[in-house]
Amino acid sequence: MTQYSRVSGSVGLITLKNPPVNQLSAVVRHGIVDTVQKALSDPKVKSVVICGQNGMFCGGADIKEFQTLANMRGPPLIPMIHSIEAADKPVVAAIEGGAFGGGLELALGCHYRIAHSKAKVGLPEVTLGLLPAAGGSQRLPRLIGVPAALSLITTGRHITAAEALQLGLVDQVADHNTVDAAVKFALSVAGQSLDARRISNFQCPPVPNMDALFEDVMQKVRTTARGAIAPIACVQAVRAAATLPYTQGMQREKELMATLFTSGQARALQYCFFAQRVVGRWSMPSGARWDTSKGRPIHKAAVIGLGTMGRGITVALAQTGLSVVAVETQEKQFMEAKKAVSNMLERGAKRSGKPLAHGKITYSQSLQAVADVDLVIEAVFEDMGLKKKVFQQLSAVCKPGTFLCTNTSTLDVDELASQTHQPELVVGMHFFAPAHIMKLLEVVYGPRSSPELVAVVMELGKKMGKVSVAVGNCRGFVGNRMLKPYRDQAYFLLEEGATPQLIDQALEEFGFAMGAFKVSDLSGLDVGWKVRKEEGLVQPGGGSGKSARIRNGVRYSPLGDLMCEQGRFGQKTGRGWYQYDKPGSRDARPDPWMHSFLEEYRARHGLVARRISNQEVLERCLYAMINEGFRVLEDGIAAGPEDIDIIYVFGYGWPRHRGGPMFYANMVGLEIVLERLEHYAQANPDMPTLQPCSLLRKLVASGSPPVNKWKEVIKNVRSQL
Ligand SMILES: CC(C)(COP(=O)(O)OP(=O)(O)OC[C@H]1O[C@@H](n2cnc3c(N)ncnc32)[C@H](O)[C@@H]1OP(=O)(O)O)[C@@H](O)C(=O)NCCC(=O)NCCSC(=O)/C=C/CCCCCCCCCCCCC(=O)O
Repeated sequence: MTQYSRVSGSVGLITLKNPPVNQLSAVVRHGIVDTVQKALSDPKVKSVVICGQNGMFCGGADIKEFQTLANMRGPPLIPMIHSIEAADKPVVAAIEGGAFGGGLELALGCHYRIAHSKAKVGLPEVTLGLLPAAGGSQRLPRLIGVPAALSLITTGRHITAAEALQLGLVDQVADHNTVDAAVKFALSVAGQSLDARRISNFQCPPVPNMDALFEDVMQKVRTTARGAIAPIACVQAVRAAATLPYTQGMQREKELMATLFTSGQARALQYCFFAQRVVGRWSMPSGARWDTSKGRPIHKAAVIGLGTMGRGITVALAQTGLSVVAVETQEKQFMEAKKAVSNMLERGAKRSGKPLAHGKITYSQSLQAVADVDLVIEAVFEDMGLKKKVFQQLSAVCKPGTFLCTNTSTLDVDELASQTHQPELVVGMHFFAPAHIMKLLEVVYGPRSSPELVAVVMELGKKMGKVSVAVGNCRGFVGNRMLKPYRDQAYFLLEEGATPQLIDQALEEFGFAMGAFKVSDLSGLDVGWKVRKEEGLVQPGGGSGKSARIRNGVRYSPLGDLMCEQGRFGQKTGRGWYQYDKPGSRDARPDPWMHSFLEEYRARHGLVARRISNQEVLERCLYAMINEGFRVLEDGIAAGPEDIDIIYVFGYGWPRHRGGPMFYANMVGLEIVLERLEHYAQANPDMPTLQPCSLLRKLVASGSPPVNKWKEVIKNVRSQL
């Protein structure tokens, strides 16, 4: 909807009204076309202001309309914006809240832009697998220059009004009522010539060494895009702006958009946009939900244990403005942590331009210091015995009603809850390292966890800038549980003839930030080794005979254990699945030692190496992971496929342009995933993780519905269990 009125005698005021973000749905575009026409034909109107209701200018095109071309009805954006630019009365955009994508393109078609000091602007189309194809890729470089436009368009980042003013993207910044300021401004420019205000008439400001600049940017974009096509199209579109007349540039923008618009990557990225919002609307198997469960305010929090994770969590909490009590009982670690936290806060303040959060932290070496806090996050070493002791102490020390959270990546949250007087006030908070940077937070509830606590922790996660996903309690929760079969398959493929670099290359070409073996070197092989030893899986020397590669009747690869026995713990020791210049170095190089190690291993176990294709790597690793994802859904550990996908995109380096593992399965075709799993399960009867999950079979039998319809099938499956 669009509302029109005449204000201050001669200003036509057009207000976009389309909650929640005044997105440019067909009805809004109709409204703009009609009201602009009305204002231009009214002789009493000398100038026009366009604004949005509820403190938001415009969130851009309606992304929901992009699902199919058939949805794209109503007046198209490009001619609508052209007619505004061509108007013979000045049109001023009054930007409150934000102007994004098509919203900013609309503002760029106006002759002047006035933004509120708290407003943000940006062209985030690239994050949706698109480019700013309503003239944005052609107008922005003409207005602010090629380098700045490339930076905004290829990253999609939102910038502040102050930065926009500095770039010349907006003409004025208002501290108070932006619409009033815009109306005043519109009155002042009424009747003035508009020749110099129509951006499409501008030449791009000249850039020295333009070819070199574009080559350089293209190179960088190709490296960071990890296979995403939209950033590359964005560079090509800006290049057209820099080298072609406007009309030809627009034609190029259109052609490039046509290649993106119906692509699988655009589908995947737009799915991620909505999935991220779906996971915020959490629910628990008990029926408790985000909209019916109320949290309570947290004023003071505590972190127990100031190792790597505890330090990051302390920083993340302090940056939200909370008072934090940071506790570490070991003297040496205590002193080191204080310094490290202070450095991290300083770096954070520099990065964000926000004030330092130092004063908000008090340090203590005694657990008694947490007696009056509202919420505790325990982050001691990943050891059940130790954590149990801490929880018993916390239960005795803390005031009644204190929320107790454990930062754990695999341990049983219910077992820890049972150590306390109020088990309903215990949840897991699975942070990812570095905890003050990584966006993902798994919030792990048990059958007794109170919805109030889940609401509190989900909200706290949001304040810390995390994407929080509520999940049930099981070994490894969602992320690490699904990672296990993926890693296992990578090990089995090594035994069968692959190399770490072959497997990693296939996964990186798929789009992962790092392959399975590089990740293992980064996080340290000794971490998993310790867990496997505790579980009684490790046999010194890898064991011998038939039992060496079987545990509890299931295929097991002792390769990781053998590596650890040789002191090859990964980056920290300078040797792992790869070799490094020195301990701590990150530059992974293939190690010829690995070749003889694997040959010897295969010979010892009577294995004959065969050629492994990239396709087999992807199918075995990814489908095993996806199959576990179906089990996670069947068990009710994740509320829906969106939760799994967001966990993988934000926590595990899954390429966003492939939408997450469950979305990817749907893109490949569930019947194909099922058929390939059946094939591999038949060839490897000792790998039960390859046996297709019954939910996958049910979905295929139900005609492979789209991801957003899976919940209905899942509900049926769960009710039959
Ligand atoms: C920053 C925000 C705007 C606000 O953030 P916040 O306050 O935190 O709120 P959210 O929770 O994010 O959102 C609130 C709800 O609003 C929904 N929402 C938000 N934005 C949109 C939107 N743009 N469309 C629809 N819905 C939107 C959101 O889902 C929430 O809903 P719910 O509560 O969960 O139900 C933040 O929301 C944000 O960042 N939004 C996205 C901004 C953005 O990315 N904008 C760009 C959109 S794309 C665009 O504008 C493109 C323009 C160019 C179009 C050119 C068209 C040409 C078509 C050519 C086709 C060629 C094909 C040829 C083929 C052939 O011919 O063969």
